[in-house]
Amino acid sequence: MEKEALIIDDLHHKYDNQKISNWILNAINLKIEKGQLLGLLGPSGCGKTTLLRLIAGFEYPLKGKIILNDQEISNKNRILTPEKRKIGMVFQDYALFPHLTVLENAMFGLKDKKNKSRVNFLINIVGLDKFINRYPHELSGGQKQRLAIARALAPGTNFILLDEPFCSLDIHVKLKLRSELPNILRSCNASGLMVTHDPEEAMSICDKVAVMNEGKIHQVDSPLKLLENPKTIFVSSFILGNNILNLKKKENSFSCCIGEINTSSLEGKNNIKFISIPQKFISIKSSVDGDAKIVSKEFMGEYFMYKLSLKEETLRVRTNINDDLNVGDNCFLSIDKDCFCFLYPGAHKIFI
Ligand SMILES: Nc1ncnc2c1ncn2[C@@H]1O[C@H](COP(=O)(O)OP(=O)(O)OP(=O)(O)O)[C@@H](O)[C@H]1O
Repeated sequence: MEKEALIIDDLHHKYDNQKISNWILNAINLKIEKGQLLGLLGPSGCGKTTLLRLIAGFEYPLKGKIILNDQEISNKNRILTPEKRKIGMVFQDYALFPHLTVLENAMFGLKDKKNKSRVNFLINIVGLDKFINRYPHELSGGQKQRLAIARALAPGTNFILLDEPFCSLDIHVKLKLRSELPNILRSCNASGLMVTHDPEEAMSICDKVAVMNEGKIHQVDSPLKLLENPKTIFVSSFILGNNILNLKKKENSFSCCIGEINTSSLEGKNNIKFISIPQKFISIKSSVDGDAKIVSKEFMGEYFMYKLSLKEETLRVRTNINDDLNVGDNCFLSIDKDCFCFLYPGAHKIFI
């Protein structure tokens, strides 16, 4: 028996009516270990929902295969229809049956309606045991989503797909429910794949995160490894919000718009083109002579986030709330000492 719940192998997809030659999904390879939650993270239109639809069986790949619990369920010859896949689905709009009670909704997918023990177990786990006779319109948003999760797992399913499950919830409910999700899955030995476009959401609860853009997977790693080694410029900017700046080689040193980059670890490397600097490692000093200009400013509660222009490049910098500058102000920027940056291509981590 494999340790993986789901294996996606060289998956390619294009919609039939698609005139452009580009693949919507291009050579996707993914593995989800049993008991793990994988976050599928990427911007709008990158192909997340399409991949979910292929796993669920609503679409079939033009090339490649999908294996669930050691059984090949999809390839270009189709194989299994959605209802035979034993995959639970959780959507952002809950998709509950309005005319059924909590208990009836949770029991919906059960073949043997007499075998209520797993349903009762799940209703307890998601905290709805006091509400079994209520109808969906009598539940809060968070309770509805808890019910949708219980219903997805009730028929003995040990793999669920979650499509932006916390999107419609207010921030407090969202934070509570998302911290509960890994425990709910663990308590029923289930694995899952959760689609999100929110890096914080994926990084905070998933065992691993797959970062996707334009139909391709850029990196699959634990949240910590993504932070420590973002392998592509896209991962560095989209996931971590780092500043990506042009890098020029001058004899034996490198420089970007902020100044010289002091590193000896890259001697002999000529192909490095970009530096990725975390927002928090750039300092701002207000000065009328400054070569950088503040373009916009956002108050983020614990810090200010500034967008700045400097020598035709745009940067994002966060400062503590005592450094209160205004849009239009000039300033100097510097890279903090003892910080780390990444150089691309190659994802070289350097300490400054
Ligand atoms: N039925 C379809 N026919 C043709 N093209 C489609 C179809 N569904 C999606 N697409 C296209 O496929 C690409 C990927 O769409 P998909 O819905 O998978 O993206 P997504 O990452 O889930 O985006 P979002 O986060 O906005 O939901 C998009 O360019 C979209 O326009």
